[in-house]
Amino acid sequence: MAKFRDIVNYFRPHWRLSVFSIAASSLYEIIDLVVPYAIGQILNVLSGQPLDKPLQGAIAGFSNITNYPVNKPLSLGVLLGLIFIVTVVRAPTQPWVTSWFHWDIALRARRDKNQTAIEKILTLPLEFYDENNPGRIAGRVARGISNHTWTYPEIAGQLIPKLVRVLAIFVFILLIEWRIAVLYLISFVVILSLSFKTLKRLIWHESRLDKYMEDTESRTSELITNIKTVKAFATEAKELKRQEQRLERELTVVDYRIHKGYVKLLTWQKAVIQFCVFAILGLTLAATVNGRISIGHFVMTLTLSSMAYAELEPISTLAEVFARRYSSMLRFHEFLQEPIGDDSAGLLEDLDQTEPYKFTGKVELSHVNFGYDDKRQVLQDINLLIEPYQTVALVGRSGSGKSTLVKLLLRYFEPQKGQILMDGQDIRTLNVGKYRRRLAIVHQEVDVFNGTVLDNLTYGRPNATFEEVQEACRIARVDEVVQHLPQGYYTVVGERGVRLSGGQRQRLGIARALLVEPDVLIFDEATSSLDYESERSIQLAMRSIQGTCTTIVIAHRLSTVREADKIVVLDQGKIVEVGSHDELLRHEGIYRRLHSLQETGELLN
Ligand SMILES: Nc1ncnc2c1ncn2[C@@H]1O[C@H](COP(=O)(O)OP(=O)(O)OP(=O)(O)O)[C@@H](O)[C@H]1O
Repeated sequence: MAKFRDIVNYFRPHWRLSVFSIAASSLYEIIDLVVPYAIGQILNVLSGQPLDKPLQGAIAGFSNITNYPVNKPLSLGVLLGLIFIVTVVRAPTQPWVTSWFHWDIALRARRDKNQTAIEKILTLPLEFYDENNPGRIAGRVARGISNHTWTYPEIAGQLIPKLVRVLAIFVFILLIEWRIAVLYLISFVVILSLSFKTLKRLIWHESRLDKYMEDTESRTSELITNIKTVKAFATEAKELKRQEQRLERELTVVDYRIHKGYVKLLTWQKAVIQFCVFAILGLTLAATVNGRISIGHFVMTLTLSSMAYAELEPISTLAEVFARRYSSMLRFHEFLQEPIGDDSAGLLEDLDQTEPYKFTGKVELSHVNFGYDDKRQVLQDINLLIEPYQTVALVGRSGSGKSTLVKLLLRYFEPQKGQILMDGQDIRTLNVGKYRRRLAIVHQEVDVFNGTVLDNLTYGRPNATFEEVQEACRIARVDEVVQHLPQGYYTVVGERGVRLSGGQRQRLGIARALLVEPDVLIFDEATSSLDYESERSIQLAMRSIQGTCTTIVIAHRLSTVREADKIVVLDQGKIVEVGSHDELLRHEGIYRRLHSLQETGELLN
């Protein structure tokens, strides 16, 4: 659970500068009070009343230095000089000593935390992405960081210095007349504590609103990702209505609960403040009439207390803005606190500086059990030995656990029981990044990054030579695709470039995988979305790879796996058959049934 402390810690690396700039801003707020004080003293000079003792001392000192007699003009001159320093001389220095640092800290923290968020995104386990869609994650990060950035200068540069000013005014008034100071203190404590109570309730509504907003954003992002399905089913109106309902729900909370709450808060605050100003006026007037304070102190007390009460509104607005942002800032910290896998930290090491692993490609799964949750075992007691350079096919009905087995091999998840060995070493004991670099996978859906074809091909091995790229492209038949692209290998593809077809992307994925010269190459239904001709060419590519590294092929189309050294049939998370194509056909089992179904198109039970 994220806490207020996490928001403070966000700026911790800059604490020295932060303390300095907050202290400087607060000092400027106090220095400002010299003006009404000096005006009060000018009134005393003009009305023939004595100046305050410290000021009398200062004027006498000044008279000694300048040899100028202590009289009205000297006193007025010193007071005017004081006002000049506080207003005219101070003005150009303030922005540099205060605003500059407040924004400097906020902007540096933004850069650092963006980096932390990216590190988090790169190291979070896959399960997190199964449960949270990109819109939700991106929204949470963007809103969290921008709210921290805006909040810091407001709190450090305004809220805290303003509170210090209010406190300083209290001290000034206390020195003049304690009875007025007591009324002043009570009114502030009452107003601030009641406001705080209301804000706490509003923060609760804000956190509800934040959750609702995330839901809306998440759905909008899904709509963008799945727009083809939305269009195909013509559900635009339905989706719009659903989003309208969500937006309406947000409006109800933000308008009737939150906004109305703030307006109510302001209403009673204003009423109480005006009442207090009036009470202070009465008390100060009484003190002046009774001769307890001078005219100068009368004017000064009224001016200072009005200044303090005038600060209550901006203080309240700043607190309100902070409250509005509070829950989204906490949600950002909750995101940063999401647990990463035990081994994920190693993923950010610069692996290019370390000696890479090299395996023969012997893979052994021993009594492996796995479930995504406690309720259901997806893989049960899997025992499988894959010898170096063998080609092994994983087949079975949909949902039988083929992809899960590969995910365990890639260490996206860890088995709850049993172990997976690579060349006899438990893969959990290996550096995860270095280990994964020796494996390559071609998914059914190949990700294409925005960039040139060449950038995409060399994604896993940026220093590959052009000849190596061409060779991989020849094997994967990408060369045929590249020939027809306007700038060949330098054609921009992806988001802002040429759109590649599913089959073209798959070939690109295969060439990309081949380029890293993996010890274990995995095809996850890599040929399933290809036309017959492309499938044949991929099969030929696979045949030419066969024997050069350990190859694991997940396939629905059994024609792709005919030539595998070993076919492993999975059913409901268990290995039920193992053998070559011919051996399995001789056996009256699932493989034979699947095979005859695909050959004849007949449905067998
Ligand atoms: N991230 C996940 N969280 C929870 N359950 C999952 C997850 N991924 C897969 N499953 C479940 O695990 C079981 C095995 O899924 P898996 O994807 O491994 O099967 P498969 O044999 O590869 O299926 P297909 O051939 O359809 O791709 C399925 O019942 C599926 O619902």
